[in-house]
Amino acid sequence: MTSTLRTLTVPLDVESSPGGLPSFLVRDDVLCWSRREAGLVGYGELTRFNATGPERFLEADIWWRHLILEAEITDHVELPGTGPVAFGSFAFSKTSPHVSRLILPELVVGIRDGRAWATQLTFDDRPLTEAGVLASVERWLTEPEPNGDGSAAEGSDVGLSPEVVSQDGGSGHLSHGSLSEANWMKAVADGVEEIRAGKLEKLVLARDVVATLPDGVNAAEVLRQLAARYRECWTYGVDGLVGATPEMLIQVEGRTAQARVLAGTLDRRDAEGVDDSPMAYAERVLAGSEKQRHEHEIAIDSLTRQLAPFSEAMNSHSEPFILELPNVWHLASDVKAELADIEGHVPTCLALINALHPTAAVCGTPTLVAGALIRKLEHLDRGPYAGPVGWLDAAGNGEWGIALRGAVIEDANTVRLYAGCGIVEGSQPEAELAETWAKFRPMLEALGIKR
Ligand SMILES: C=C(O[C@@H]1C=C(C(=O)O)C=C[C@H]1O)C(=O)O
Repeated sequence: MTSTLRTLTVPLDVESSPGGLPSFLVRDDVLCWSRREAGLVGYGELTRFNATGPERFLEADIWWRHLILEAEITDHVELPGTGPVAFGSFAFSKTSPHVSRLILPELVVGIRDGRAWATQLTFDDRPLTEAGVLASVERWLTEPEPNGDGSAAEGSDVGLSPEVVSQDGGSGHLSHGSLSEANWMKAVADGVEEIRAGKLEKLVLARDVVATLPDGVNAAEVLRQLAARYRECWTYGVDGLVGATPEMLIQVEGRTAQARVLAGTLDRRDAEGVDDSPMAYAERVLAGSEKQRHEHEIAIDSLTRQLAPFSEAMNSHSEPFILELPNVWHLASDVKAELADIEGHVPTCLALINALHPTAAVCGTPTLVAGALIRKLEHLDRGPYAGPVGWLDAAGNGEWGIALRGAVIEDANTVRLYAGCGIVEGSQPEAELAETWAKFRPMLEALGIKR
């Protein structure tokens, strides 16, 4: 055993996995980042870095750079996500006791642009060979989990149709988390008061609900269902945190950084029975609403302002577009930046996250005022909810979403779901409560809970 990380990346035959990346989601303990048929799945855990507090991103950055500095990397594929990769999830709040983490798996399988690969990672001295990597893939896909029956792969249909997904598993039930619905609506009303009093412009308030599943939680099945149904979203799974987020905090590929900013939400169920076509309805109610546009502008401004010092050039849509998901529509904007050299280096993903998080989309504006009010009104430790979740590689590439539309698997039968809403001057507590239910829907459906 040495302390030097060694990795070998070899191509995999894509033809042998026609279901794309989701067909590798066969264990409850996988690390996952997936969109459409592409992404990364991690197996096992070689080591991890833990941190809490305001310096959590920069401490993680130092740990990662140190680890890969001496690493012996053999990479026969050379794409973003090949070579050593760490998966991570960070607490939303700098004051949270929740532990932020970067996890280095023993094996990573990746698919991108029609190419597939596997990377084996090790700290020991035995030679890494192509045959060894392929045998390791085989082992992780077929060996039973320590505490599971390993049957997740059997009979699983990764191309799940929406009808199958929406069938009711039946036995689960829900209870409220930190605040009752009435108390949460009171918190929203108090937030609106503060905005009216001129203390801040926008505030994002979240709440939690607890799902109890007597038959147990099948995390791999949850990930497969989210990936099959929320194809526009990034499905993530890191150490019990699972979900499918539509919001990209920062994606770095070489010198190019991209973000997808959302703010402004409309429940698609609200369009049932209206005369317009659903999209015309979304255009009218969402893109045509002063309140929603205002909320969106605040979110875009805060992101572009924070990204500007790291960028040589930046562009974003002049008009937001409507992002259609199975549960809701959002007002969305994509921002693209060419990263500048800072002290001779392209900024790392974690340095960018350190500057960007928390965005107005999940905290509010001004950030410090909104953050303090969230602590006062929510009565909730957000844990990893609304924090960055994603992966990074040794070349500086990475994808970090905002952990929304997700949940924390607390034990074999308990899952805590989180959802929040941007509050501005015109917000109505009841409408915001309804919006949280629309945002809980992806996870409720994946867990088989009807409401
Ligand atoms: C806070 C959440 O979502 C955020 C808030 C939105 C809004 O208020 O319109 C839209 C997308 C996200 O930026 C959540 O899903 O929990």
